[in-house]
Amino acid sequence: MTEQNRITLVEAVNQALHFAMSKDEDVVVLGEDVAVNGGVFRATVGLRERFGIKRVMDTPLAEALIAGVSIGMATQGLKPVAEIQFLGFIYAAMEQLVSHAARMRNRTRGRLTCPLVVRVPFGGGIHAPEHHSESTEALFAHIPGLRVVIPSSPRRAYGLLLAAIENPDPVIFMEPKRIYRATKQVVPDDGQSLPLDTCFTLRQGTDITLVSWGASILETMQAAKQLAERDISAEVIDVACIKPLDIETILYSVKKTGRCVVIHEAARSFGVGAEIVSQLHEQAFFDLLGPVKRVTGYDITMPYYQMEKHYIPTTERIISAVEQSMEQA
Ligand SMILES: Cc1ncc(C[n+]2csc(CCOP(=O)(O)OP(=O)(O)O)c2C)c(N)n1
Repeated sequence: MTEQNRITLVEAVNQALHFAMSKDEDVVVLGEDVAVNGGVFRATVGLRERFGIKRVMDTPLAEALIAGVSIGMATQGLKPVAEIQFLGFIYAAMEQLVSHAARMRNRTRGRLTCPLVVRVPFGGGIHAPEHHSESTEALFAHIPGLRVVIPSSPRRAYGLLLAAIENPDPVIFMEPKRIYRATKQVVPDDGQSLPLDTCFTLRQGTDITLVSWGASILETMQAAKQLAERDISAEVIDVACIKPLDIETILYSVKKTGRCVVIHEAARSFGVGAEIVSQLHEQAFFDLLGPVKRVTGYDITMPYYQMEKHYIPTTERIISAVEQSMEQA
């Protein structure tokens, strides 16, 4: 395996877009600077040159328009993949996504579907101002009719994005930009999609289950490795498909280990972590050796870059939560 064959997460997104567009001429890409510039993070590089201006479109700086036009395209037979440059700019599009995209199938009693993918880089750790760095996956996961997917490796980015594009319903595809270029993997360009409704168990373990997603998978895996050196065997689950949530995989693991820590970068309260903890307490209460713990961001606006390292969950914070968990029983 040569270094040349190994690609980053953002390159895997690009590879998936190239594959999907070459396979299906209904797939179109639109967003701010996606065509001429190849996207703010270069995820759409080469698409315009290869597929032309009718399928790869630069839009005005207007997120409501990007979502609205995409919904129109999707309901009329195209498969738009829209890029919103940063999650903090998606709010203008919320009315379109929540009031229309999410409800189209239900509202038309199945006559229309909305096969729309909204790709959106999110999360902190790249020294950007606050609305470029937040993690508000819970807002979308709360809306019936929207799928929420967050890849945390190049292979999962490729396979899950292909699945999202093939899916007949709207998918919010959130890309953790802190790890856009953090790791490289061989990602065969074989068009193989991954299932959109399962978690991925990244590491087997018997003492405790660590549940995470997005960029925090990096610190979670580091914590699991350091814990192994101390003979604590941690199972690591990447949720990846946030909504619908595959609670079965998490339950199976927690019933085995009896302990669980949920790790996420998003603010602590009212989030996806809270939902997972709640479902575990509902369905695995008598298998738990102690309360499920959370290591999270804080209930504050994402701080500026000098402070963001204190906000983003660290390996040390994860290990400390595991230690407390192990002491409980
Ligand atoms: C609502 C919103 N969406 C996206 C962005 C990200 N963004 C920052 S600069 C920029 C390009 C602006 O282009 P233009 O208005 O032509 O000004 P230029 O900087 O090229 O002079 C974009 C899309 C933003 N700041 N605000």
